[in-house]
Amino acid sequence: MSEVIIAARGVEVRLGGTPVLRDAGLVAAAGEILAVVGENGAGKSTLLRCLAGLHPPLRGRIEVLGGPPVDAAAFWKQIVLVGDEPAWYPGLSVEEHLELARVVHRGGRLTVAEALEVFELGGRANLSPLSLSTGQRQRLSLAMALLRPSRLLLLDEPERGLDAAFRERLAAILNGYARDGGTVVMATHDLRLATATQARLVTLEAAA
Ligand SMILES: Nc1ncnc2c1ncn2[C@@H]1O[C@H](COP(=O)(O)OP(=O)(O)OP(=O)(O)O)[C@@H](O)[C@H]1O
Repeated sequence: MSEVIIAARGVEVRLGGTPVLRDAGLVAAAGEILAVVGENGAGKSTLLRCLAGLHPPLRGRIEVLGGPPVDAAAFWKQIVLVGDEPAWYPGLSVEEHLELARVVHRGGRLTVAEALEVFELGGRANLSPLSLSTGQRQRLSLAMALLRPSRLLLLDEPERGLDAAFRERLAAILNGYARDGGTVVMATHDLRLATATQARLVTLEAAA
């Protein structure tokens, strides 16, 4: 049996007094891809934030990489969360953002040149991220996430803004990450992406 990377059960979250997650849970092993699905407001993003240690649940038990998730440097060395668009550094180009990620995270799964090629950003390398289209910026966010070493990817609607061809490429990229032993948990509305990655589905239902 592969190493258990996430074990979460009985997770309960209330936001502003309203129940958002009730008895939610999932288990993910090394090398697995999970797709968290459910209607708008079902609590997918909230569950990802709980797994990332950014939101402590009211009840329930969450273990990530053998311990409770904590918003701390050692934890973030192994885990990447791609959610809302990050704040881009003023004055730095696409290529420089990738270089920064590589330097800060010491080494990486991809070189900057490989990341530019895989994420089809070569022709945009010298532009500011703010000059990119929505889908190109999402590709840069994903490139920065996949370039650095990690054991767990938490992706909130990674398909956001991506065209159909790049969604296929993303499936191949995530399959490669999982083949290398990484674990992916993605909240998604794209069942084709879930199918193409042979993801195990975890369905959330709105708690309220
Ligand atoms: N600060 C808050 N106060 C009250 N309710 C909140 C707050 N933040 C989020 N919620 C509610 O929590 C619920 C879950 O939100 P969440 O973003 O986790 O859903 P989701 O499944 O990711 O939705 P989507 O598919 O639209 O991205 C929503 O009904 C939302 O309105």
